[in-house]
Amino acid sequence: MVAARGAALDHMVEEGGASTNCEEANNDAGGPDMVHAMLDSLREEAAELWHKGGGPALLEMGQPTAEYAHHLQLFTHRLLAEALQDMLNDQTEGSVEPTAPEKEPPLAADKPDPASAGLAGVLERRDKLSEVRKKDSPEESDELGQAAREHAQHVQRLLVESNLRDGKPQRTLAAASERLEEPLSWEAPEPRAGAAGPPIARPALYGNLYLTEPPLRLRCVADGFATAAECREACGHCIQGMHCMFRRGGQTSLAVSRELLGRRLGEEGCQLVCQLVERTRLRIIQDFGLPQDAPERPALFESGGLLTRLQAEWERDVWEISGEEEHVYWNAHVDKANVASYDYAALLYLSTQGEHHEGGDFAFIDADVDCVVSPRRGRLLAFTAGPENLHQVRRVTRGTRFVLAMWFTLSEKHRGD
Ligand SMILES: O=C(O)CCC(=O)C(=O)O
Ligand SMILES: [Fe+2]
Repeated sequence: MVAARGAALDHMVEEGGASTNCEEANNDAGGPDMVHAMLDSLREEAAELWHKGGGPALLEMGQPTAEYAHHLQLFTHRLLAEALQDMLNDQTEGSVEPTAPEKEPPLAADKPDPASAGLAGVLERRDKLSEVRKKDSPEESDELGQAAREHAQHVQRLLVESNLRDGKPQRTLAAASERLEEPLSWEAPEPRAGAAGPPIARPALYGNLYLTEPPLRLRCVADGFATAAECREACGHCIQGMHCMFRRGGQTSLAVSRELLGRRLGEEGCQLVCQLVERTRLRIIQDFGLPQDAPERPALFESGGLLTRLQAEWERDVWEISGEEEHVYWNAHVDKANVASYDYAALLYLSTQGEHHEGGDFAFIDADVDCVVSPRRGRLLAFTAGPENLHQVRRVTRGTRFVLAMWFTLSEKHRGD
């Protein structure tokens, strides 16, 4: 619909262009020339915003692709439509005639615009964001749950303190420049604090949670899991959906929920992401030796997901949540220490290191060595989410990195939407 509105706008300009043969009309204040100039400048602004939002991630070997042209056009049309809507609103302001109810709310209806919605509202929402309780956090009154959570966090801290060291040997298991012919799969080592340290006891699950344990603690990497076109499409949808979203230190994350994706990415984008999540769920069942999946008795449940964009450069504007230092994206962590029901983590890389960005390696921080997997478009990395897989994303030093991060649980009670 937005594309259609944008196309209508373009058409309007074409029509205006046809009448520019008439000199007088051309010189009229507010005439076609002015409309042209205004639209050109809006288009330029849109192209710049899109570029800054990660547009080059839709290039292939530096060359524009069909998805590049398509998504840039969608984004431009949306901005034009919103600008036009703003102008109409300005014109009708103060009019006694009530304006017709909107048949289609603007795409950005849920996104406060600092200029029009008031800076105070944006700042208030921004402050509230930091108060959101983590998924699955035990209630204050749940003493057993609180103790289990504290223990899981303690184990995480212990591992970080002992295993995150400068000058440690590093092994690259999957480089960005190499396409793996065959999937790689290997067992995660027992978690240890330091190369010579004793094995760490597994953290207790939250007292009231569930008792299932993954049968195999593996790490798996497969290339070509998603096609290049699917990845470029997903990046294009991300740029659109992440426009005017809060970000923290170069990181913008959009939660994978059908409701939110539908609103932010549109139906097509939502369907694409849901297909990729389901494809990943089935792959984990297969690779991690889970029992057979059936509609009436699924072997594994979706539990959460994030579309994440990491940028080397970003504006320090009102959309920035100037987080406390401890919340930087390159912190080493254990996924399960933060959300106890996560049993498996999977990362589908949508862009390629060396081509779309520099830095941004993924590393397993083992006791004696860091094992690196570099992002490559279409590459899936999956692993169990416990302390056997302390990991880290390294800082992105140039460009924009996109990833679809997904988590799955064996506990039906904790399935997502
Ligand atoms: O983006 C990545 O490579 C990893 C992200 C991650 O570890 C997380 O979101 O928990
Ligand atoms: Fe993680």
